[in-house]
Amino acid sequence: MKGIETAGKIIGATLGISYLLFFEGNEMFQWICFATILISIGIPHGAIDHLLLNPVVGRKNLIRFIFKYLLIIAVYLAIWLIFPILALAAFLIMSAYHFGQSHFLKTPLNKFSSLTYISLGSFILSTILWGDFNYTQSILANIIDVRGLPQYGIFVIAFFWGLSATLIGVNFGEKGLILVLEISLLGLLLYQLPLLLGFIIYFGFWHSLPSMTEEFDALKDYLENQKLKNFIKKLLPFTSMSLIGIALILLFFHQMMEFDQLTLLFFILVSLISAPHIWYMNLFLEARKNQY
Ligand SMILES: CC1=C(/C=C/C(C)=C/C=C/C(C)=C/C=O)C(C)(C)CCC1
Repeated sequence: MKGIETAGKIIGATLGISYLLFFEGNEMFQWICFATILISIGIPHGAIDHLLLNPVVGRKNLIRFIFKYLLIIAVYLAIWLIFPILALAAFLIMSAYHFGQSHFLKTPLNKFSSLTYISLGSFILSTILWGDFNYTQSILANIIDVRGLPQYGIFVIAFFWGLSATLIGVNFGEKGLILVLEISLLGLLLYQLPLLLGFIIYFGFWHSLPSMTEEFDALKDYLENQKLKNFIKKLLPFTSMSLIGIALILLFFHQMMEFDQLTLLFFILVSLISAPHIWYMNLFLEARKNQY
């Protein structure tokens, strides 16, 4: 499984570097990468949350699970509609935690784990968002005015880099140097890339693929022969429902909204399915941590 993760990271880095060297400004390149990675890895990695804690979930438990999942989505949607800035802040914080957490799947932290996740996730998110601040700002303009923030980017990034490097050092000592080097190079790359390309390369190859290999590992004993095929089969129902749901909603609004507004709507939809996913994934990963 480690091989797949490494291969994914090499593909991600190659796509990013190829963009900078040969495809700078090419919208087609960005959209093809975005759609392919989102459909093949991004959305599927969250499509078997119902099996993570209970791989042979029965009908009754599945219904209960779906009810809880939809309840979290409904409450969070209400927060987006009534307090959009609060909802955005919550989305950024929980995403930072969730992204940070996926860097320590095989090497659990013993000290300050939540702070390390949030710090590392904030470092990654800030390189993505500040790396293409004009675009970030135009998307967020629909809910908040962030025009005064560009000059703070470098301090925020440096702060979270320093904090993350320190916390990695506290946990792993010299052995943490490789990870610090990896996140530093990754941060540099993400900072150079356009917003959506940087986001999807990170999301696909540093977050979703490692999470998915962990999910496969947890389920493989329940997958009988042709494990990979059966695993993909399990990913399909909720992946297709999410993709079709997102596509229909964007299609419905596409004539009433500007492109930036549609992009924001896309991320709000992603946040709605992410909120319960982050919750269940955290329960799954914390339970697994004790096995290492
Ligand atoms: C890129 C981007 C944003 C942040 C997106 C985030 C934070 C996504 C998180 C996704 C998760 C956590 C998926 C779950 O697996 C904003 C600020 C909304 C708008 C500008 C573009």
